[in-house]
Amino acid sequence: MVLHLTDDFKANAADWEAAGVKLPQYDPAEVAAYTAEHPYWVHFGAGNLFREVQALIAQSLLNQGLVKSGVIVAETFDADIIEDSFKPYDNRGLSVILKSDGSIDTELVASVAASYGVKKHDEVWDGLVKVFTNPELQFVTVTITEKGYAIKNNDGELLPWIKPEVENGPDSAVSAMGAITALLFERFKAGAKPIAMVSTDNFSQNGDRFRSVIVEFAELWAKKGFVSEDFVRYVDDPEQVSFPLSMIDRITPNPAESVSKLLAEKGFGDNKIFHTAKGTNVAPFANSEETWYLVIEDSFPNGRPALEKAGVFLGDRDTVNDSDEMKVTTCLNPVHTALAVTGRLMSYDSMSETIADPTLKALAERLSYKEGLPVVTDPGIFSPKEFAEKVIDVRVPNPSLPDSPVRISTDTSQKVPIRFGVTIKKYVESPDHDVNELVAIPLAIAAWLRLLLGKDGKATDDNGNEITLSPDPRIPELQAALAPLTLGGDLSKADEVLKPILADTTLWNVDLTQTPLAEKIVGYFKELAAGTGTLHPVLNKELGL
Ligand SMILES: NC(=O)c1ccc[n+]([C@@H]2O[C@H](COP(=O)([O-])OP(=O)(O)OC[C@H]3O[C@@H](n4cnc5c(N)ncnc54)[C@H](O)[C@@H]3O)[C@@H](O)[C@H]2O)c1
Ligand SMILES: O=P(O)(O)OC[C@@H](O)[C@@H](O)[C@H](O)[C@H](O)CO
Repeated sequence: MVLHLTDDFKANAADWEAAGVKLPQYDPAEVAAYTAEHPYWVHFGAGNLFREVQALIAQSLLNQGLVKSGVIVAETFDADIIEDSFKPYDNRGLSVILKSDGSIDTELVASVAASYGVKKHDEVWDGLVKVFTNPELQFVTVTITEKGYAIKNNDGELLPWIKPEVENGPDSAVSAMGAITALLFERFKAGAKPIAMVSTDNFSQNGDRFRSVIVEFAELWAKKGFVSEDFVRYVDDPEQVSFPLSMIDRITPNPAESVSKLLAEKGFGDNKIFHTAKGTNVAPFANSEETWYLVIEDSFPNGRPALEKAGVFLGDRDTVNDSDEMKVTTCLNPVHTALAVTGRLMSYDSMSETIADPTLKALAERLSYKEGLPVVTDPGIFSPKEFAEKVIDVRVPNPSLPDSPVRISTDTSQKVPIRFGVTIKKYVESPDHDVNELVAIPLAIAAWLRLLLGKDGKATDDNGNEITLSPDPRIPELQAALAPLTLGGDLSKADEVLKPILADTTLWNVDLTQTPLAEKIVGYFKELAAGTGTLHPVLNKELGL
């Protein structure tokens, strides 16, 4: 028998259980009906992480009878995600957890009570307005990638798709930041009930940045007379609209063909992977690892369910900030980025291959243990050392996890300020640490710059083969800046060409040319760019292998 997500799973529970799938302990139709009148949670960004963290937390709360409503998901950037992978499956999904011992856990997730793909202000938008004007709505979570929060370019000008929204007011807003500000305006007009807006994207002080962008949007509209100053005060008042900090962690690769095949073999019919026109890879299933953490600053002015009973850590601001800095700037994401850029140079297909390479593993170990850990604050709820060891010894090497350097090196330019810049800044500012001690971080930066050599988004790997770089909004600009330098060509101008890039504080958080790192990076870059087959010798030499 072929199993489908839209099945009456209670009626054929035996078949689902025979396939080893854990089932919801509630009635999804009842939950959807109740949620329509009593929404408490909206999530923006219907990507893969949502299915493996937020939707599972919502399911756990429902299973335990702690709530009667489900989570509502909204998508502003890529409404096709909703049309392709939510609507046809009654918003249900299959969570596939690929454990490092090779075993697999599957769970049918039916906690998404409604889904909204926003394209314009039509009936879909009206549906979201109804949710946002409901006084019972307690909080919003967001996973829209780092670039989803940008409203201005590096020169401080409004982005081309944001400008018309600023000019035309809340009724025209469909970008993530514009739409969220407009929905908060609807809530304000409907009685200004409180709400928590929780960014669960991977960057330091995510809540603070989220607040500043929403407040800026509100101010821009206030200047043009679309909204009142009272609205600006509402979004800027943490007692009314809070923007808690958070740390989220679960390595969740794009849905993999291998997993789709495996599900088909197990008799699961809904295993199609969609590659949307906007480049999101989604499916009615998601694949992830066993380990996960969600830590949120406990600041929910309209209340919250017992999230801690579904595995969420709630803490004070410092605990959350320290947890996030530990993960995003030291123990996980910098290691990921260093392995991904060097892994792309080696054309490794999977992340487990990168860390199986002793040279790349040594780079990861030095980066995490020797360079990151000494400047990280212990959050108290995890041991940074144990966290780092688990990343390097268990999580990245997990051979079952179909994660790739291609995914992780997406948007590297948006990530390096956080993944490397924060640690660099700490070394620069600390009287107890010497920035000259850094080797792995400048090596990873030099490797990334070497990877970018090429044009039109193409590059050459360390074996001499042409590769297509992962999408990144700054690739055209960076490749153009690097154009005078070619792999194996004349590198005498490397210093002059790299200097403006290394001085760019939007990339590194600090002006690297004011530190000894610039010279180090230029030196490593020249060795790496001298030809093909350089990555291992250069890394081995610098890492003392
Ligand atoms: N996947 C993971 O392992 C993981 C783990 C921890 C945190 N995160 C965080 O979650 C984010 C999303 O990860 P994912 O696995 O869901 O990715 P995904 O590729 O599956 O989905 C990306 C989501 O972001 C939205 N998006 C992309 N660009 C946008 C833009 N410019 N404006 C607004 N929305 C935009 C997409 O529409 C989609 O909803 C990551 O960028 C990261 O910050 C991911
Ligand atoms: O999700 P991104 O694009 O910010 O970064 C890619 C990965 O490093 C990231 O998704 C990790 O898998 C994640 O941070 C693990 O919790």
